[in-house]
Amino acid sequence: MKNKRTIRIGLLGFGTVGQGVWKHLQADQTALEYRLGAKLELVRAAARDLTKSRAVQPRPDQLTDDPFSIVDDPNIDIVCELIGGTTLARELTLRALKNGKTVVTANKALISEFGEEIFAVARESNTHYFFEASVAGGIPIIKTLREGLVANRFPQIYGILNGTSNYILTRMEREGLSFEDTLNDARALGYVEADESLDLDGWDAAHKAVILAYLAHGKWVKLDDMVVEGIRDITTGDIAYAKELGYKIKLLAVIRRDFTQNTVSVRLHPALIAKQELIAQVDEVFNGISLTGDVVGTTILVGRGAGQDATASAVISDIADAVAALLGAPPPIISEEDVDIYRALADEVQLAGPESLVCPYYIRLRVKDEPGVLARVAQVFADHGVSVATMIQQEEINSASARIIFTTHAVSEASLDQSLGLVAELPFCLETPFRLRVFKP
Ligand SMILES: NC(=O)C1=CN([C@@H]2O[C@H](COP(=O)(O)OP(=O)(O)OC[C@H]3O[C@@H](n4cnc5c(N)ncnc54)[C@H](OP(=O)(O)O)[C@@H]3O)[C@@H](O)[C@H]2O)C=CC1
Ligand SMILES: N[C@@H](CCO)C(=O)O
Repeated sequence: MKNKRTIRIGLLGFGTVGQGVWKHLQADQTALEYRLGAKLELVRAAARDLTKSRAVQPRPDQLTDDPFSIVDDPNIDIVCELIGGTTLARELTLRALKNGKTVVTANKALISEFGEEIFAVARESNTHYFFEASVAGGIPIIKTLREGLVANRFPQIYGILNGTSNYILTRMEREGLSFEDTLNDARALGYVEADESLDLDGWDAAHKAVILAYLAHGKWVKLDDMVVEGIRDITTGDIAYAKELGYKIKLLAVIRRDFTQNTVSVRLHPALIAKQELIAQVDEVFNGISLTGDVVGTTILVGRGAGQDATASAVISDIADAVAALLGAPPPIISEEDVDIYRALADEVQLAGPESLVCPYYIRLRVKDEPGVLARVAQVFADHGVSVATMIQQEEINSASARIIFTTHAVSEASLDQSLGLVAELPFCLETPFRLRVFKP
């Protein structure tokens, strides 16, 4: 390795992911240096609390509580932003790029909200912003979309993009555990975001869906324009009923492009999916993404979507690309700087309206167990064009109340929700009706 250039790396954030990157870069340094044709030097990492005990322990002079000392250090070539959030992380990222540094990130919240601005600054600063770890942890989905499947347009991309919620749903299904019990284990395993609502209310996966929609269709979709629903209201009972009906419940991102109408829709919500679908079989902390391209057909990628090692793997693959770029290799086939390519992809695409939300539903009611209940509910459904496909009624222990589970044929979301609003007001209805979409790929 004589006469090879030394590439210097600084980490912003030394938590789950930061320590993973440090650990694996050190462990695999020699092999990586040979593959990349450069020497690598881990210069410094920034954390908030230097007194915290950490599994990975750099020398004291390699840890700082001043992240700006990293982005302003003229000796550092690559900055990895692994702090998270959208305030300090944005400031540090923009400053690093303006200082001419290559930035690598795992921060999907930042990209989904400020990607347009950050990509523009990377372009103006003649540098690069890499973000493989921001979607689906260790799965190389960004490279796959931009490089491997570059020949394709994508009518449908869907899948599981949040490891924490998939882990929770899997354990609820397998062990009949409560949501809270499994959440505690997910925390202990380092899967859960510092702001837990990101995982549990669907925002984290929605951020990732926004990034995939941009890469596939060139359009930044705002969270306000999306359906975003999390997993907090799903019970072990729902999971068991779904199983009885031949389904699993998964938190799904669904990105659909209609090339005839030139519309795109991006949604994130739990859904029933037939248990024989490959994506339904993606369990635990794994993510799975089904990409349907007009040339290749359907390709499915499955891998670890969260956790220290899987995410470090993706960050290090970006560091490798960053090193190659610094050594003068051409940038990836399509990079975030190729704004014209993304504008062409978007080609005046509009967001699909609410009328495009038509699918079968799963409905859970809790009602007084008395004569006439089913007839009244059926009448409301009939008045709104809701056609029942299956029904399960189960008496509750005191036998004064019952659970009724319906599945419906495909119906518009507006009609379904109107009918459930009226059912909720009926005197025998004991809790707000709950509904889940049934997803048909
Ligand atoms: N965990 C995972 O499985 C995955 C995470 N990601 C993303 O990676 C990023 C990092 O996540 P993760 O490692 O889990 O988060 P952690 O909370 O474990 O780590 C965040 C790190 O940032 C440091 N930090 C926070 N504020 C400051 C500050 N003001 N100055 C200096 N350092 C600061 C923290 O310091 P201290 O340690 O002292 O508190 C900590 O080391 C996020 O964007 C996340 O969404 C992406 C994929 C998977
Ligand atoms: N909290 C995220 C981390 C990976 O982005 C998840 O569970 O998928």
